[in-house]
Parts: sequence; structure tokens; C-alpha cells
Amino acid sequence: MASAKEAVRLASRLCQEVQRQLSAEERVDKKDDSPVTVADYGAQVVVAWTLQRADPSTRLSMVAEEDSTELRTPAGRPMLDRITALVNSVVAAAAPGEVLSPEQVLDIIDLGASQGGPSGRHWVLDPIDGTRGFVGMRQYSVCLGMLQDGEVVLGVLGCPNLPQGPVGDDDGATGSAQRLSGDADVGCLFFSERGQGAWVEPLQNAGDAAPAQVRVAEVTEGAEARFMESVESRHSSHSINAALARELGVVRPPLRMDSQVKYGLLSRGCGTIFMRFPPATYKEKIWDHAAGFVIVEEAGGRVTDAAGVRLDFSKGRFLALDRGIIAAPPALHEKLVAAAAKVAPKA
Ligand SMILES: Nc1ncnc2c1ncn2[C@@H]1O[C@H](COP(=O)(O)OS(=O)(=O)O)[C@@H](OP(=O)(O)O)[C@H]1O
Ligand SMILES: [Mg+2]
Repeated sequence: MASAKEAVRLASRLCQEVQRQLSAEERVDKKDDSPVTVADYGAQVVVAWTLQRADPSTRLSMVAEEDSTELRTPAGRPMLDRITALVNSVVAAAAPGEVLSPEQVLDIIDLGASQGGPSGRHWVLDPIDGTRGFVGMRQYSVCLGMLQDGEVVLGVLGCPNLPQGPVGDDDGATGSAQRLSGDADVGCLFFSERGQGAWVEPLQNAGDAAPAQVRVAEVTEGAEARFMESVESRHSSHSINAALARELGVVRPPLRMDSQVKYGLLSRGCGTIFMRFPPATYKEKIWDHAAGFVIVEEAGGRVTDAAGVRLDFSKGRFLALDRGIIAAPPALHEKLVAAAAKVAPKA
């Protein structure tokens, strides 16, 4: 667990640095996606490097979003050089004197080419979940899980822009990160090991703040619930969520946030429900849910598909599921699955 937390902390630091540069250059609304691409690769390298260094005798098996194919072409070289420089700025702080070459960076990226599956140990990484949120100065997260024989047994969520205290309805809005980042009470690290409960501590913990155990909200009625959904309606239908919320008697407006920070908020009872209904053709990736899944379950919540079947991470890089995902405390979860059977159309 210690190396997983360290890996996510270091990768989060790298992302924060890039987001700071983005805001300084006022590139937020521009079409240039390269800063997020550099940060995505860079965060993946930092996580894989940290984990491999902690256990040098076993070749790391990681299921991750990025591979090195494009970076190995001549056209990819400038990007590779930017990634290498960024990674080395973080590596230098963690391991003084150590410098990675571009070739080493490529090889470390390819540690993420694992296909996962039902046996053995595989790490599962989304280096930046919520890339749209990252460029829009909103929420994003660094999400690391570990599969042991097809079960998620560990999860760490780094949420650099998430307030440690109460979260307002505007804290997921465009530009909110510019207001939040830099505050001492912003930035959360959620973590959980199977059977050990779910915990949160400040992301940049100098070692003085003890972790706090988190539990999902003890809410049983829709009228008391606050539901969370994606900012992007193309990622997840807002209208299906609204119909389900109506069915349950939810009165509060949805809290819209990017990325798995929603699982973190659910685990600490700040939001009560997270629903995701992607387009029927979309294939859900395991790295978009692994870390949040174990954290919410260990906080007492349930995370299933819309038919109430627990998520299955043993089938490779994709989740097989019926329609969407519903995550909530048990009593509300049961009601939502019943409502989904009526409301959410079959794919
Ligand atoms: N077209 C489409 N349909 C459905 N889902 C998509 C789609 N495109 C992307 N994605 C995935 O959504 C991840 C980001 O999710 P969000 O931050 O929007 O949150 S949510 O999970 O949808 O609530 C996002 O993760 P990142 O790519 O890491 O940002 C994607 O894995
Ligand atoms: Mg993602």
C-alpha cells in the first residue's frame, strides 16, 4: 500500500505542475490537447517507475491506458522529450541523482500493456481520469487499483483539486480548480485495501495528518440524497439519471464532476449516489472504475451494473455489464436498481 500511495502522490504532483502551466498559459479552452497527453503519459511513467522500483525482482504487470507506439515514431520524438523532462523533474525529487533516458521512459510506458484477466496480480491504472476536466480546470483523478486473481484488492485515488471539507455545487464547474488549487485544504488521497475499510488523507500529506476512515452516507430516502454524475452528457446520459432521480424522489440538483472523484465523494458521504449510463456502444474500461469500486465497497456502499450485478474486473481490459453503473449505500442502491428496471432502456 505504501508504494501505491507514493506512486499516486508523485503522479498527482506531476499533473498539478502541468495544470498550473496550463492555467498560466491560458490554454484552457484551446484545441491543443498536447499538455494533457504529456501529463497522461508522464503520470503513467511515474506510477510504473515507483511500483517497479519498490519490487524490482518481479516484472510489473499493469493494465493502463497509454502505450508507446506513437512515441516511438520520429513524429513522436518531441513529445517523448517533453515527457522525459517532466518525469525527470518528479524523479529527481523522489530519488536524487536518478535520471531516466527517453528509451527507459518508452520501456516503462510499455509495462502498462498487460491485458489483466482472472489470475495473478495486475495493477490497473488510469493516469488521468477526467482528461476533459483536467484541461477545463475542473476535477480529475489519478486512479490506481490492484487485481489479485480477478478481484480488486486495493485502490488509491489521488484527487488534486478536491476540497477536503464540504463540496459545493460549484466545485465541479469549469475554472473551479483555479480557485481551489493552492489552498491548503484542497487535495485528497483516498485508499483502501480489501477488508481494511476505506480511508482518506490530505494528498500532499507532510506526515502530520492521520488518515480518517470514511463511510458512505446513512441515507435511505431519495429526498435526502445528493446524486452525482459526469459533467459530460456524452459520457453518461443526464436524462436517464434525471428520470431515476425523479423516481426516487430526489429533490437536490445533481452534483456534476469529472472522473472518479465521484467515487471518493460517495465513500465519504459527501455525495450519496453515483450513476453512469454511457452510450450503448461504449465499452467500459476497468481502469475507469477499479480504484473507486474497492474504496466505495469498503466504505459500505454497493457498486453494480444497472441490473444489480456486482462489477466483474476479471475479464480483461473491459467490464462486461448490463447498461450503466449504479453506486450508492445499500438501501438506496436497491431502490435505484428497481427504478432502473422500469426507467433505463435496455441497450
Ligand atoms: N464517448 C464516451 N462515452 C462514455 N464514456 C466515455 C466516452 N469517452 C470517454 N469516456 C470515459 O469517461 C471517462 C471520464 O468520465 P467522466 O469524468 O465523464 O465521468 S463519468 O464516469 O462518466 O461519470 C473518461 O476517462 P478519461 O479518458 O480517463 O478522461 C473515458 O474513459
Ligand atoms: Mg478514465
